Amino acid sequence: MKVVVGGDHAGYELKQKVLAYLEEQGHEVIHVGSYTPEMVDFPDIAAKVCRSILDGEAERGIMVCGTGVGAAIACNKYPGIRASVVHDIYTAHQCVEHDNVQVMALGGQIVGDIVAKELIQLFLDATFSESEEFHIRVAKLEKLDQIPRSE
Ligand SMILES: O=C(CO)[C@H](O)[C@H](O)[C@H](O)COP(=O)(O)O
Repeated sequence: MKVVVGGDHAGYELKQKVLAYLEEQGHEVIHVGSYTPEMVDFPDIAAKVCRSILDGEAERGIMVCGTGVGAAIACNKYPGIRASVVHDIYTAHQCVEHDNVQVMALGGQIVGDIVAKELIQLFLDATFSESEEFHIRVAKLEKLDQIPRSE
C-alpha cells in the first residue's frame, strides 16, 4: 500500500521506527518529514500528509506527534480527510471499517514501537465496510466539509 508518513519533533523517534517497519512490510512509503529531531510545528507536516492523500499519491497516512491529538486536529481541517488518534486495537480497525479514516495519528509520547506496529498493521489491513449505514454517515461527514470557511 502507498502510505504517507510525517511527524514532528515529539514523534520523531517513533516515526523513524514506523518508517523502518513499513519498509520492512513492503509498503511504498512517502516520507514528508520532519527529517531531523529539531522542533517543527505539526500543522506544517499535517499539511503535507493531507496533500499527498488528496492528490492521490498515498492511500493512507500516518502522523506521529507527541500525543496524536494535534496531528488529528490539523488533518481533520482538510476537507476530504478523516483522521483519528489511534492508541487501541479496536479503534485501529474500526475507524477504517466504520468511518473510512485515511490518517491515523499516533502519539510518540503515549505508545511504544511494539504497540504502534500492531496498531499500524490493523489500520492498514482494514477496509471500509460495505454496510449502507456507514456510507450514509460518511456522506454526512463529507457534507460537513462543504461548510464554507474563511480560509
Ligand atoms: O502532541 C503534540 C500536539 O498534540 C505535539 O507533538 C507536541 O508534543 C506538543 O504540542 C508539545 O510541544 P513541545 O514543543 O514538544 O513542548
